[in-house]
Amino acid sequence: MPKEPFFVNRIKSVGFAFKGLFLLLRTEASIKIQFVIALLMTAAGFYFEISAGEWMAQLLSIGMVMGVEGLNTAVEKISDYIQPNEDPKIGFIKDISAGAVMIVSIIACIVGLVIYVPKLV
Ligand SMILES: Nc1ncnc2c1ncn2[C@@H]1O[C@H](COP(=O)(O)OP(=O)(O)OP(=O)(O)O)[C@@H](O)[C@H]1O
Repeated sequence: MPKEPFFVNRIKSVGFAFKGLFLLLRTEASIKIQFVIALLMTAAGFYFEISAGEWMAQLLSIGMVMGVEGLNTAVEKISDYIQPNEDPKIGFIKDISAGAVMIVSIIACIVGLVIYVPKLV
């Protein structure tokens, strides 16, 4: 098969990645919820006029949670594909993948508290 030019190949990959983003948003309940929370936090950022540093922390937190959630979804899909039956090893893999989402979610909540609690009290 003839090799594609480098830039054609890269542009195609970006297209696949956007397709994946829309698939996640359309099909995965947890990503939908996180997306709504991200929109609410963005509205809160404008309402409270948070600083550039606070925007960076907030945007990184949102990106981390949704990015890791996307990878967790991929792990779940691969797990279900390779082993549709009950299997303790698959249970362990899914649990630690969900644990990774929990780590970034806890950190994101702390970031949110650090930014907004001083503005609310
Ligand atoms: N094939 C399996 N074998 C053993 N345990 C499993 C299996 N599938 C799921 N589990 C257990 O059930 C939990 C939830 O799995 P599931 O795939 O439903 O994830 P979920 O977080 O509920 O998914 P979603 O993001 O789609 O709501 C896993 O963390 C694991 O403990």
